[in-house]
Amino acid sequence: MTNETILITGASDGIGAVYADRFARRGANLILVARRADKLEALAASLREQTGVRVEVIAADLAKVDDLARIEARLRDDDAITGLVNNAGIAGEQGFVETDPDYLSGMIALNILAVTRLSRAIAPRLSAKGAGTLINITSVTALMPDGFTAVYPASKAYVLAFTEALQVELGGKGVKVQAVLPGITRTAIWTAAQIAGIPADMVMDVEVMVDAALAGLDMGEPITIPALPDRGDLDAYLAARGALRPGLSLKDAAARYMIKA
Ligand SMILES: NC(=O)C1=CN([C@@H]2O[C@H](COP(=O)(O)OP(=O)(O)OC[C@H]3O[C@@H](n4cnc5c(N)ncnc54)[C@H](OP(=O)(O)O)[C@@H]3O)[C@@H](O)[C@H]2O)C=CC1
Ligand SMILES: N[C@@H](C=O)C(=O)O
Repeated sequence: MTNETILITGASDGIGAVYADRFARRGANLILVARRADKLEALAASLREQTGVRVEVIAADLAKVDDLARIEARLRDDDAITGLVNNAGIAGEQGFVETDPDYLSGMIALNILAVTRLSRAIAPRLSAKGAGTLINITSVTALMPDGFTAVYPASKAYVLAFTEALQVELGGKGVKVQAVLPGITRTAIWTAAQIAGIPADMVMDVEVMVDAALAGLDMGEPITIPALPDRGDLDAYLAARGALRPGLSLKDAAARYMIKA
C-alpha cells in the first residue's frame, strides 16, 4: 500500500494499536486518535522509527461533541486521508438495571454516534473518488444479543447493520467497506479476572485477530468473523435472513394473527 493515509480511532491500545502497526508495515501513513496522548505518542515514535511512515497523533475524546467535531472536520476536509478504522469502543456494562444510565449514554455516544458521524464525514470524499477503505469494528455479540449484556451488543448490532447498509451504498462506488466481528480478544477491555474466567480456547490474541481481519479485507470480505471456522455458516445465516424478505412487508397480516369471529 502506498499513498494511503489511514485514520484509526482507539489506536492507543489493543486492537487499534495493532491495526496501526499492521497498516504502517503496509506503508500507510497514519493518523492515530484516542484520549491518551502519551500512549499514542509512544506508539507513533516506535512506528516512525521502525517503518518510516508518517504518523500523526490527535488526542480526542470521541464521546464528546467538540472533540468528535474536530475529527469529523479532518476526515471531511483532508483529501490525503484514504481510509478510516472505526475501532474505539467501550464495553464494561453490568446488568441493565444496575448500570448508570450516564455510562450507557457514553457507550452509545462512542460505540454508535461517533462511528456514524466519522463515517458520514469521510464517506462523501471516498464515494466521489470511487476508492478508499472503511473498516468498522463490531463484535460477535452483534449476533447474540441474548448472550452478553444489553446495550453493548445492541450498539454492535447497530454497527453491523449500519456497515451492511453502507456496503450497498458505497461498495458499488468502489469503496471497500468491511465489518469485523471479533470474538473474545485478549485486550484491556477485559479485566485480568474476566479473562482468567474464560476458557483459554475461546480467547484470541489481538495480533491474530487483526491479521485475520486484514486477510479478510484483502479477500474483499464484507463481513469478517476471525474465529468462525466455516465461512459457509455465515453465508447460510445471511441466506436464511434474506429468505425472510418476501414475507416481511405485505398488505395482509399473517393468517395466524387473524381473529376468527
Ligand atoms: N477485546 C475484545 O474481546 C473485543 C473487542 N471488540 C471491539 O474492539 C474495539 C477495540 O477494543 P479493544 O482493543 O478490545 O479495547 P481496548 O480497551 O484495549 O482499547 C480501546 C481503545 O479505544 C480508545 N477509547 C476508549 N474510549 C474512547 C473515547 N471516549 N474516545 C476516544 N478513544 C477512546 C482507548 O484509548 P484511550 O483510553 O486512550 O482513549 C483504546 O485505544 C472496540 O470497539 C470493542 O468493542 C469487539 C469484540 C471483542
Ligand atoms: N468487547 C467484548 C466485550 O467486552 C466483546 O465484544 O466480546
